[in-house]
Amino acid sequence: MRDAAQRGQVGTPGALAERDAQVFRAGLHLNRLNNEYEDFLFGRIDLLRGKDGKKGPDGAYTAVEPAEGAVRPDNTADIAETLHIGRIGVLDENYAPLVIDWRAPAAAPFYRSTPVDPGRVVRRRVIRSKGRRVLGVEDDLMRPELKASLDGRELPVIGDGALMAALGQARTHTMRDIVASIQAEQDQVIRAPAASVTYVEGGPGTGKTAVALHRAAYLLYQDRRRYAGGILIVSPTPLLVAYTEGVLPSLGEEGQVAIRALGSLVDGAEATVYDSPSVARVKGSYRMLKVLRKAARGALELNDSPARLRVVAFGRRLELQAGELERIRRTALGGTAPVNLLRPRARRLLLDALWERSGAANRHTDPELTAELRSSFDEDVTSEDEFIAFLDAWWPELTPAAVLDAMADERRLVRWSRRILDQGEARRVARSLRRDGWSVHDIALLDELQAILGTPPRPRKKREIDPLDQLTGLEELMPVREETQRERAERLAQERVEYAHVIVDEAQDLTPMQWRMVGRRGRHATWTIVGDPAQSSWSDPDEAAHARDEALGSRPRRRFELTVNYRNPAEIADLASKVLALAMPGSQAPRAVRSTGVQPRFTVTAGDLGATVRAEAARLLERVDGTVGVVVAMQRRAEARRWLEGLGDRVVALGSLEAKGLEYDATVVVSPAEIADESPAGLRVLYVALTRATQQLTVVSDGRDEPDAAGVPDLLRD
Ligand SMILES: Nc1ncnc2c1ncn2[C@@H]1O[C@H](COP(=O)(O)OP(=O)(O)OP(=O)(O)O)[C@@H](O)[C@H]1O
Repeated sequence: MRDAAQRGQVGTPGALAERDAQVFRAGLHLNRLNNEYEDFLFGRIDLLRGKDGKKGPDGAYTAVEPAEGAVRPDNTADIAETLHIGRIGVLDENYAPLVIDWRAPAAAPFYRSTPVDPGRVVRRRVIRSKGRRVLGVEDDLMRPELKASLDGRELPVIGDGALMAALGQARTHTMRDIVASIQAEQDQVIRAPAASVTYVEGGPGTGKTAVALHRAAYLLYQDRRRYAGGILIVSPTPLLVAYTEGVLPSLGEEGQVAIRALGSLVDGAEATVYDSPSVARVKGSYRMLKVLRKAARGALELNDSPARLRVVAFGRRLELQAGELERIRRTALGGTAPVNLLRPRARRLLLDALWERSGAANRHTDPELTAELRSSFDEDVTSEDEFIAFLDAWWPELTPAAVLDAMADERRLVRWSRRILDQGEARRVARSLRRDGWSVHDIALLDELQAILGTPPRPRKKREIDPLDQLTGLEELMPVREETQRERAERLAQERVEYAHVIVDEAQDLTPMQWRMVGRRGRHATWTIVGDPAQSSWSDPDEAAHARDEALGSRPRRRFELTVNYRNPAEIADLASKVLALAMPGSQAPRAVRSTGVQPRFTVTAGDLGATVRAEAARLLERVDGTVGVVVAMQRRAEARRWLEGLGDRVVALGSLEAKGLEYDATVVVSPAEIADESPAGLRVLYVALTRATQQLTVVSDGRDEPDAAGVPDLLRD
């Protein structure tokens, strides 16, 4: 900034512009440094001498393996290099690295090194700080057998290990980044090359969401030009969006990545309600595609569609009757083009029929004269108010919302879905569309309808041409005159419907129709897909897998598996694995890394369910510092909120489907049987509910759970 001020003193317009640009850039950088100030530096690695002496662009040695002789026969060694890892890279005035960006290649050993495969790393240190104060230090020794010294002094070791310290912390209502303790198998995914499809599976709590978010930050670091503004993260619920939204800014990426819930992927439409499982099952399935295509065409002829067309041309009255109009509409709809784009074709067919009727075609034998006559005939007809009004009513421009509204009529929908849905299904879907507000599943239908209907081309605004430019030829040299570069960038961002990279979180939950919606946003993208089939709430996983494969096309996939559960203590993970065995026999639960010694608690209520749940929630609030989640069947959501009134904002009530991806210090799961019975995928939904707690779990059962003498419900017994 000081430099820039001096430059400005030259006083020429060029120097002033340069000054402004430099001040702007410096301001951005300063802003970033200020933002990153909290917890700015979080890691350090002490390394042995490497195999060769080559240095990378970040100024660190690149060798992964130690040099021969770096460890002496008596197991002593000297530390040859010390690197500090932080949220962004900082160089000193000689361009030597003071802090390495966590995404840079030189930082990889910080995450990758393990005692089994330590590479050059002797000690990995995680540093917690606030402002300028160091709050704590946790060391992990990668080569515990070594006696290593740094500058002649023995390398000290402090704390019990960073991972355990991070996992034990109380939870809040927002997710934290894990940048200081990313584990080796997670790091493999975060840094996987962006080509084609990166496919990650892992059980509950294995860090899939965390990994997906850190991967977005990594991709931006790797190739900012390609990905800036062009990464979409698709999340199942608005609750999960709110929970994860803070992670990317904490990694220094603000506004570059769009995190959107499945219910708000379509601009201007926001899902506010949930469908019942039986309706959701129909709306999400492939069968809807055919229904929507029929509805889009059928919606053209709703009640007020005119039955005849009358015009006057060449001084004669011409008329087309209902039958003729019907035939023309069918011919026009014969194409596969979007319905709204077929309107010009229908208009031409109408003119052909009127021309035929007028008899003028046979008046001349000279084709040139005939053509001339025809063109003046067309002009005559199309400028007539009658004709314009007829076309608007007979082939209206349809919007997705209008078609979906039309489908709310039971009789109509039964007709449009004949041989695709059974009558009961059609009625239920129609009824659900008569409610106020869209459901999550309606959003995918709106998007599909947009594709079926198409957006009719708008007349282009004529550019105002400056006569002086035309004279000088400047106009041709400056084709984007009327739009500054910034305006153009903003416009493109607004118009963006496709992304360079699409990350799908909780991918097991997307219905076929939702895969089609998400697929349209990444037709030319590379993808990262994270999910867990055992947590799927969709009733027909094969159909969804087929839709997913269609969205991804033939792109090759790299598969990764995450195997360690960082969320649940072993006591809770063990209980959940009993439901996993029922929901997906034979599948493997991830390994829990810690144990709290606190067993899940079982309570049975014979009378007032609400009072019991409230008492259990209050009990847990006393036992944990952070949040408590009470998970109930979807139909009990409103009731459960009332049960918890007045207990404060550390406790929340959630429907089973809303619990997706979230976590709490402690949870109360209310009536496992009720959650399991609510939908065909109920057991998998129950598995999700049971795996949300980081410390304590209470299960409240009533009669339908068939609890044993110890209060353990049937579904959770061995
Ligand atoms: N390497 C790590 N260091 C510290 N915490 C971690 C690490 N990996 C995961 N966690 C924590 O474990 C918890 C679970 O992570 P996350 O929510 O990403 O898991 P998930 O696989 O998406 O789970 P689910 O499938 O249940 O939604 C989070 O609190 C996360 O911060």
